[in-house]
Amino acid sequence: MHTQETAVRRMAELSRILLDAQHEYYVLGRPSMSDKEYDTLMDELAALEAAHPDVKEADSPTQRVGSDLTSDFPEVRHSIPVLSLDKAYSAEAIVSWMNKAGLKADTGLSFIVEEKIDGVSMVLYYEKGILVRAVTRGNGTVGNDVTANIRTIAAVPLRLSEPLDIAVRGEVYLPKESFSVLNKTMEIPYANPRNLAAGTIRRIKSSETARVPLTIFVYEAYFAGDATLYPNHVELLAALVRLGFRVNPHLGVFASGRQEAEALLSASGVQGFSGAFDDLAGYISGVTRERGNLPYEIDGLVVKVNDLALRDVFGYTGHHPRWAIAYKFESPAAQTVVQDIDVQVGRTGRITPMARVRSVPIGGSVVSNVTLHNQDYIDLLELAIGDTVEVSKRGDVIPAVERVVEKNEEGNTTWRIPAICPSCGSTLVIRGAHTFCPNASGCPAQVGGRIQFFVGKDGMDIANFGPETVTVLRNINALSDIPDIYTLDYRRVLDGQPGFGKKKISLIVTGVEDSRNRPFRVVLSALGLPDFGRKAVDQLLDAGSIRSMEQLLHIVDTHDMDTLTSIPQIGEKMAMTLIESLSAPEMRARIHALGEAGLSFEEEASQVSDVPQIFAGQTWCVTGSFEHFSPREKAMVEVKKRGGRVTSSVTGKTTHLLAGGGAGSKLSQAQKAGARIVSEDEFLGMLDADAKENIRENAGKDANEDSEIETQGRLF
Ligand SMILES: NC(=O)c1ccc[n+]([C@@H]2O[C@H](COP(=O)([O-])OP(=O)(O)OC[C@H]3O[C@@H](n4cnc5c(N)ncnc54)[C@H](O)[C@@H]3O)[C@@H](O)[C@H]2O)c1
Ligand SMILES: [Zn+2]
Repeated sequence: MHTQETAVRRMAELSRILLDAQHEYYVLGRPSMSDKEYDTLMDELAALEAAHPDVKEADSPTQRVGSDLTSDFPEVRHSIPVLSLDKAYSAEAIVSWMNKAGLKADTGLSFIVEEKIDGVSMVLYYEKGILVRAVTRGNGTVGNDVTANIRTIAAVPLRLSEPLDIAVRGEVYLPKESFSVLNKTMEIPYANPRNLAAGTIRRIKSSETARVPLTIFVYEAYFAGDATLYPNHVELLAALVRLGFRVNPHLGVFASGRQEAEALLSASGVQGFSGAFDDLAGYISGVTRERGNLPYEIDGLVVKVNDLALRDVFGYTGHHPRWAIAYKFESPAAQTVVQDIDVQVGRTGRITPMARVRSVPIGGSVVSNVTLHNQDYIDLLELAIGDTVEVSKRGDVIPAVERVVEKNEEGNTTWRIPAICPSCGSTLVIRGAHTFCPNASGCPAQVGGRIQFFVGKDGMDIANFGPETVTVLRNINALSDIPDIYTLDYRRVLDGQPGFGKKKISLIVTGVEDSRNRPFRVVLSALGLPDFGRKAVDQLLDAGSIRSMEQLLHIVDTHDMDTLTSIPQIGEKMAMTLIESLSAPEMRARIHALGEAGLSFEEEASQVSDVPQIFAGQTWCVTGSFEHFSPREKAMVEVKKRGGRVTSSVTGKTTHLLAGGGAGSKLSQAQKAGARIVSEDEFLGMLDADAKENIRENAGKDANEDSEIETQGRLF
């Protein structure tokens, strides 16, 4: 038992630790303790406060939602309290909460079950239908104004379909796939998508936020003046969809009978699962089981009273509404010991430090290797061999070392990447945040990795040419680079190799022969160019301005950044990486040899669009705002589909300027450059009749949105 004095001291200490932890978790996205530890300390504080109610501070962390406030952004008062959620850790606890809630309400009650998106809480304020402010949860009363950053999120409507005054709550998150891709490029990678999203929202430069493909699901709204506009949550969600918001379609509605629940759903027009109360436990276990397959992370489910008028009857605490409860999944994390750290040499020469940990089951699989990304990440963790660490694996995201729990006792200091390549002995070099082996052509690990990638599933997918075949061929010095695959006499070199019978060898030969017919885009992605995996190669070729290896290499040799960056999704950095990697002499030699081997270096006709190429040879620039093309990228797509090039600025090469409302300096530049100025109506006339119909139909509600945005400084 604590004396009053030690209790007061401990309570003050706990408050300070918890407030620091909140800053690290909510603001920096780099937690210093696990959620479990945080919750344990919070429970300890709550217990002390219960035992010493007279010294309990009114502003104790137990009484408020965790603060995400930072001095980097202005503070704004919320017009509604922005709270956290009460928590339960089992389906039984949820059912018993529902039963208790049922007692408080005598009418036929219904409940909503939503996914609890593991992202960053955000409130969007609209005035007369225009987004005026995006504010973090803050301490529930006051939040940080992060409007400029939130505006960069495509899924956040800047103007609603109706001129309403409304506050909308949602969760900003980063899809798992985007996280995996993006985190590789981070100077200091983050342990999970939530942390990366939290860090991104608080970037000082919005242009940096814009580079992260954040998105949002909204789930609550408060209409100024009229709180009884909608009878229940499903109707409210339906209204949010109509207004232009992104609402999570994974929704469950539960009522005393299944028909009743179904009726609620169908009246609203919202999609979802409907069930009787008895179906709830099954629903919860189903979602829990399947959550790894979702494209985003959820850390639980939220059960809410459906009837909006009833919510006021239930009321609120300073921390959470009494009409909702979160079912929190157990977070898939475990502690283990780092037994060793070594490095992998990738096919691009990039060095990735790997922690070899004592095998431990986490989230349904056994983890024994964990990536440590780069030296900065290791430095941030201050990680040494022998340390006890917490490893997490949320969703199907790769396992991550979250932090060091206990330092080793052997006196090992923070681990450092070695100075030389373990595969070839070259002195390693540092480029940006990563370390590389510079010996691209001679490093066995790089050559082997490149060949493995080329023949593998993400490359040419050559049947019967697995990693062992590559290893054997490398060991007998038969395979020194990719093109050898197409010149080798397999029957001769593999003859007598253990495990390679006549049948197997002839299957390899057939596999190699078949692969000669792979489409150009497969060949290009099999080369393993940095940043250009299958998806990026598709984007590169789908734009239509590049149809062959010859065209691509010409662009590379002339450093034609304009053509590359005018392709949607391809930014300056990617364009530069592409030019650099395709300029390397050994890459060129490889490409040349593959051409000699007869691989396909041209897009097939069937992959080229059948839209008449009426803009072929022309260079367009698009400026201003449009009635039928909003955002104006839609107009750019139409130009490209028809063979035209699109550039972001007017140059001597510009042949056409598509000028919409509010066109500025580009207009006079284009006139000077002698480019033809095309109005929106003229442009529509140029597009063929079918396409025009489509565009007119789809223009829909966001038609006039851009004029507003343009005047707010989004001109080029
Ligand atoms: N490790 C640390 O240092 C540290 C620090 C602070 C907080 N935490 C963790 O965070 C927890 C408390 O955090 P919290 O209050 O931000 O979040 P919470 O996990 O208690 O959940 C409440 C939040 O869920 C979100 N949410 C997602 N989908 C929703 C939906 N459909 N409907 C309603 N809300 C939805 C909302 O933003 C809401 O504010 C702690 O228990 C702890 O696990 C950890
Ligand atoms: Zn090397």
